[in-house]
Amino acid sequence: MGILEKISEIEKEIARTQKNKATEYHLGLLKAKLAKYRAQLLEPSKSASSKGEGFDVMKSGDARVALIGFPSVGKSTFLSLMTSTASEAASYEFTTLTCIPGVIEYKGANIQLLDLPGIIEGAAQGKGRGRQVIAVARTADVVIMMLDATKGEVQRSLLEKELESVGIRLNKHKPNIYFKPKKGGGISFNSTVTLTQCSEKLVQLILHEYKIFNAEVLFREDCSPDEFIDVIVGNRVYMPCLYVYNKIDQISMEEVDRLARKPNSVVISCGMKLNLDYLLEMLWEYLALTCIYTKKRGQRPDFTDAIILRKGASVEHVCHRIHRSLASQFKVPAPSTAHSGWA
Ligand SMILES: Nc1nc2c(ncn2[C@@H]2O[C@H](COP(=O)(O)OP(=O)(O)OP(=O)(O)O)[C@@H](O)[C@H]2O)c(=O)[nH]1
Ligand SMILES: [K+]
Ligand SMILES: [Mg+2]
Repeated sequence: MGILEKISEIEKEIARTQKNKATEYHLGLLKAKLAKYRAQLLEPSKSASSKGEGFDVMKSGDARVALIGFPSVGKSTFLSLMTSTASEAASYEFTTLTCIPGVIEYKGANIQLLDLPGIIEGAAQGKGRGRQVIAVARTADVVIMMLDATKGEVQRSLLEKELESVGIRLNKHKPNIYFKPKKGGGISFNSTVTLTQCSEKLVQLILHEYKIFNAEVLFREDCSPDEFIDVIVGNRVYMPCLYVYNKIDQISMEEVDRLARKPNSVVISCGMKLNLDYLLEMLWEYLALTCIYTKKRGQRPDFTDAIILRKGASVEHVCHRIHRSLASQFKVPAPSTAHSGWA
């Protein structure tokens, strides 16, 4: 039996045990056991069996959004509000121990929303269930970083650091640098713009550090050394992130106003259901999904049934979604990029 199963067994037993003088000892023992298993699950090392347990959620729908945040900021409360899935919420930390998926239906799209355990400083090194949480975050199309509006900004920078350290880049685009390792010929360096942060010399030094002695490098953008390193190392993920400050019912209007003005930020209260519509609008924008409505000749389009596409999708993608063989029946090949109005 896995740890999660053991936990759920004990929780069930506690629930069905009547609370009275006679069961006091038994309940106490169950609670102690429960605490022990929970601690084991949140412990990094030994319990190898709990490695990915509870995190293997299938991707489904048109896009995936992961809820990342410290414990007890309101992630589960949010999931239960926005989807038909109920995720347990409580005032103690690490209420949520696994990945819990729900679906937001918006503009005809199904957006998979993932509730996750809280993460804490050191998550990337495996503290709490940090590693598993971060692994799920990597698979998302957008991260919602949920923050407690009553706590300081430090939580935001700590979380950013955790995600940074495992190669997740938030609200940044992939550096526009062409980089191709070669078999020989040394390092050829070029740039199409004036560089203020990197030079040919620095690029060479960095490449040597990575034991690369033959490569073609072309900067098409004034990138920093860190950005160049990201390109060499590869496997970085560039992801939009929406900072969501929850529990604004607990702070002053001035404070709400200050937080709301921060870039990429939305203020909400799950408790009082404040500003949730606006958050959905923002989320939609960050997901950059497009609805395409099909219509029959001479008829009005059916606005209840959209084809949902990602930014940059081509006409061929649309055809494929209607029928697999449609694109090949075109007299002229379908244009490879979509009409500019789509993307
Ligand atoms: N005042 C206030 N409390 C809230 C709000 N949203 C959630 N809470 C409370 O915050 C506590 C934690 O909520 P959860 O949803 O369990 O938080 P979580 O982020 O899922 O926590 P973990 O699963 O432990 O990481 C609960 O007691 C909620 O009732 C809000 O908008 N305002
Ligand atoms: K909690
Ligand atoms: Mg939770």
